[in-house]
Amino acid sequence: MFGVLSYLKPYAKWMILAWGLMLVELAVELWHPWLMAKIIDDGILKNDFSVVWKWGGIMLGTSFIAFVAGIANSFTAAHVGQNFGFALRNRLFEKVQSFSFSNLNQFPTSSLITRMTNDVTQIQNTVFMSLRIMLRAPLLVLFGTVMALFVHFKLALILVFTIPILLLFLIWMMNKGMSLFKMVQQKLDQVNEVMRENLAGMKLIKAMMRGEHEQRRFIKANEDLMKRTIQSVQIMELSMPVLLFVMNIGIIIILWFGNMNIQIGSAKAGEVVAIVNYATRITSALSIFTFILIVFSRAKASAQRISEVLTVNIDLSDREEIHHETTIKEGKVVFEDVYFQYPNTHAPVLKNISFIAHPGETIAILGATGSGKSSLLQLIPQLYDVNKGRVLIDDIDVRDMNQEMLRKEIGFAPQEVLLFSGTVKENIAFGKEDASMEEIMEAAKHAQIHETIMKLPNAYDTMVGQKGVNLSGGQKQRLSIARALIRKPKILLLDDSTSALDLKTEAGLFKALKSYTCTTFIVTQKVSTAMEADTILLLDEGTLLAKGNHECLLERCALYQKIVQSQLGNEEKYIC
Ligand SMILES: Nc1ncnc2c1ncn2[C@@H]1O[C@H](COP(=O)(O)OP(=O)(O)OP(=O)(O)O)[C@@H](O)[C@H]1O
Repeated sequence: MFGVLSYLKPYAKWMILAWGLMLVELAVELWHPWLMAKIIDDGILKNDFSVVWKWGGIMLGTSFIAFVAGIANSFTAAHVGQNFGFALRNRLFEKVQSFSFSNLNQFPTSSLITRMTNDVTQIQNTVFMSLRIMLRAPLLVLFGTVMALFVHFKLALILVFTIPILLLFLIWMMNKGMSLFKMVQQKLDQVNEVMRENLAGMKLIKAMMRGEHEQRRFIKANEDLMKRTIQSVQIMELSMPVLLFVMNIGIIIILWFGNMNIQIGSAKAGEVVAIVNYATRITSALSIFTFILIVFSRAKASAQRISEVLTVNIDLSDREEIHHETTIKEGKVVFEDVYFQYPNTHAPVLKNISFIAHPGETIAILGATGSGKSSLLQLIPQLYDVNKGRVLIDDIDVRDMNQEMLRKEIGFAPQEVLLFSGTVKENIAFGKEDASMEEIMEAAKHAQIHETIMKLPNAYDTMVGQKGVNLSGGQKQRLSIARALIRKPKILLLDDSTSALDLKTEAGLFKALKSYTCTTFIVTQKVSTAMEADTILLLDEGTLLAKGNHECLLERCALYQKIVQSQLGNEEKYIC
């Protein structure tokens, strides 16, 4: 909780101002019952209206001061709360941006979204309340009791014995509430997760008629959330009746003893009224305190969840001691005896992989599904670290390179194409922020998508994504390739990016790629694609079964022969 609250430091002056204003309000509130006693005992009971006017006027004046201080306090608290939330959300987003893939695996996407939105809002509200009422309530309980003791010591002792009983009850409730609210946030994560999966997979769900199943899944998650929320709210709601019951008994005792003391002349009517007034104010402060505890319990659970994200160890950050500021010059890629295993898994998905890709060469990575093709590709931009061996670019270990420098020179078209909401132009320019229109069009032409774009309603200014046109799988793939090409990379990584392209388009793409002086890695399951490459890496269950060009593998590798035969038949032209 305190780690998260350190983001309040820049607003320390505002917070002090807010608390100062709150203290003005509190002082007035504590003074009023005492004034009331004076008006009753020295004014009303003695028929001295000048006393009533004097102290009544002071009460009115101080009420106005408290009113102004209250408004100023609200504005200041809102300023601090909103700015704190803004800073915390930004910091969380920045941290998530620096996450490695294994870091991302630790948190479900929906949970990260809940933490960045709902959890931050919970803490933001708590900050607002802490400046507005959180400190005020306990201070009112404390100083209200002290003032009551000053007014009439013996009668106020009843309050002194009642309040600790209530406080113990409230602390018990807070402990109980904490664990329940943590569970509520987890259930909220689950509802978000089901919702996210449902929206992302809507086409599949409709095509496979799984709507009812999804509905049931959502109802279940939603029901869990409702049950936990009811449980947590119920325990907190219990506080109010208990509080009022105990305090009302206390007030009755005060009135009873007060009456006895008035009869024997050891108390005045005004003093009894003042003590009852303090008791009522303390009860209302305690009830606010209960509400604060509810908010605080939720905020504490939220702060823990946010801290988990903020304190996570980024396992792929640049090494501090070595920083080669050099950029990739040639694009030579070497794998030296590489072993790689995903975090939290038990077996390596890549074993003993060694090869050299010379600058400008095209390397095809071929293999059955799950053989480790994408995993191999992801090691080049150091999206993951190897467990054993080395990945070298221009003879430098990627772990010794500045990640930004490394990735700046790599064009990557991932297997799952992601288009951002925006225009076609913006989506291509995502690969190079300051790209000119000529560069965008050139990349699109080379990626064989220019003509398709020109047929769209607003050509390059057509919106894509939810609010724009929907592109076909192949068109999306080509946009993604254009995005990778626009930065004229030294190393180009195409992860199954040509799977939806027809042979003619693919041939056009490969021809265009020849004008780029980059080392190109193409992950594919198609022999027709692989055979165009200078070198084919044939993967089988994470091991490099064979490497060489098409002719070489055809001659030496039985598995490759089988794949060729199954995909292309016995056509003479493929066999040397
Ligand atoms: N993030 C991950 N965490 C744990 N295991 C993973 C992860 N991604 C992939 N794997 C596992 O690693 C193995 C290799 O996966 P990879 O995606 O590299 O294969 P692939 O050859 O590219 O498959 P495909 O052709 O189907 O895309 C698979 O067994 C897969 O289950």
